[in-house]
Amino acid sequence: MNARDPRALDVNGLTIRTDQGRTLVSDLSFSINAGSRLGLVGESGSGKSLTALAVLGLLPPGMNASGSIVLREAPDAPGTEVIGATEQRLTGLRGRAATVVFQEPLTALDPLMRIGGQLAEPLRRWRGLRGPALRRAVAEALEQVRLPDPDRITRAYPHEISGGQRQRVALAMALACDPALLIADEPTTALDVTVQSEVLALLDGLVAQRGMALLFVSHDLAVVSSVTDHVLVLKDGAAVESGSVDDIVRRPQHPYTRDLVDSARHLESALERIVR
Ligand SMILES: Nc1ncnc2c1ncn2[C@@H]1O[C@H](COP(=O)(O)OP(=O)(O)OP(=O)(O)O)[C@@H](O)[C@H]1O
Repeated sequence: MNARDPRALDVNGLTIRTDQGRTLVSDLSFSINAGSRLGLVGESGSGKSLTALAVLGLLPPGMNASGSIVLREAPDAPGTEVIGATEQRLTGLRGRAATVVFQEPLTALDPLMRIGGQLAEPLRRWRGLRGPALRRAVAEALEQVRLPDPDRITRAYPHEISGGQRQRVALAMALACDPALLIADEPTTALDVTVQSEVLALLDGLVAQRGMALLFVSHDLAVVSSVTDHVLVLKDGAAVESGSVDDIVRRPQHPYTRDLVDSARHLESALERIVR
């Protein structure tokens, strides 16, 4: 029997370097409890995506991670160290312990395969479903992300549905294995503003309903604040500040965080002007 540990993710002293010795992420530490939500925020190039990829053991070739990243499928499951894990071990972890939704859902979808077939894949692999039970689970997965006309979507190819619908399909695929941790890397940045808020509300509701941990990556503090309860601010690959959303937004300590807060406010007031 393992001791219960509430942390779905524990990152300690994470450092990411290129093979040429350039440090891209430096000595980063954070943890996310089961059912909690952390926003990773910073401007372009601050190291958010690399951090997210490192958590899944998906760093691009030519980069290596040091420090420690421990994923835990459930509070009473043993933690697994990602850094240095074999590809076989990582394949077992991805999906169940953590999954990811990227900015561009086309990266997650096969252009030559119908949506239904793609969605069936994780359900078959992780939940062992076949035949009518599998078809039912595909329809339920689409209903859960509130896609209208699931019959049409099941038969469609990715290019035949809208960007917002593709992102909902990508979310359904990520959730199919019932992960302990969902990583969302700029999941709504490519969508227009109305669709963006619909997908954010959907993500928010599904994470709450399933008690999942969420690591939400974005350059936009306004978006991060709408779905997370804690924020870690990254600059040039290092943490500059962390705290509750309330503290970060109302009482930012670091000048860089203040700039992020200001630009989020500018964005909000600009949007309000456009809506009026
Ligand atoms: N494959 C790569 N090879 C070399 N350097 C890279 C690679 N990917 C990212 N970098 C560098 O690592 C740093 C962090 O990149 P990262 O993509 O994590 O930033 P980010 O905060 O997610 O920004 P964005 O929102 O623009 O994706 C940047 O300086 C970037 O140029």
